[in-house]
Amino acid sequence: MSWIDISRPLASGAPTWPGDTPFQYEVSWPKSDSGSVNVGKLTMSVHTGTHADAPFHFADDGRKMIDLPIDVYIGKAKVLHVLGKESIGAADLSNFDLTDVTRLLLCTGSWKDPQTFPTSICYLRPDLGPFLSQQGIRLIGIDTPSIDPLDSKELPAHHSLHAFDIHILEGLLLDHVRPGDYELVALPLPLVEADGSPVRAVLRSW
Ligand SMILES: N[C@@H](CC(=O)c1ccccc1NC=O)C(=O)O
Ligand SMILES: [Zn+2]
Ligand SMILES: [Zn+2]
Repeated sequence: MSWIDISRPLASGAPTWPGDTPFQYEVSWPKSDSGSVNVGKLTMSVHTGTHADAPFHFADDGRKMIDLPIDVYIGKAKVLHVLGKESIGAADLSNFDLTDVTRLLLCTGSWKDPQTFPTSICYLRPDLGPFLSQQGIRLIGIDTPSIDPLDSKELPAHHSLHAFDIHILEGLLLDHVRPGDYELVALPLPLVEADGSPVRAVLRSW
């Protein structure tokens, strides 16, 4: 199989933002009761695991998940490894050739233990909005639960990218992916009211 899964598994105990809704799947209507089928029920935060943010997450008048274009989440993407940094800004990416890159996935390696929510992560600096937009980038993906510091209330990176209409994927798994060019598929669900959505994110060599 040529597709590489870069999605975090969703199961009981999946790491969530402190205080946020725990992930739960249950068979709410078992075959023994319905007579024909098991029927499951999901309870989760849309910011658990590998997910897309909608602007409504950080702006009350922002677009919801269903309002976002789907073409952004499918197509050629470049994976970069930018390891060992406290944060990543324009200066950290200036040595990479981003010609013709519209989707950029950053492996920071800073979410060390996939079983637990991290206490500190590599975050993005807000000068990336104008810089990435200048390069023609429409989607940024990262292997951490947020592109901003975990204790940030202002969410400067979210707002900066949003100002340049750059879409956000978070919680990717990229440790097992070599840097290079890939085809990405990471479609959000058509959630009409939601501020985000889980995605199944996969890559194959370009
Ligand atoms: N900005 C993060 C999520 C986030 O900040 C968050 C998610 C769930 C519950 C609380 C959150 N932030 C609290 O300050 C994200 O984009 O996924
Ligand atoms: Zn999110
Ligand atoms: Zn986010």
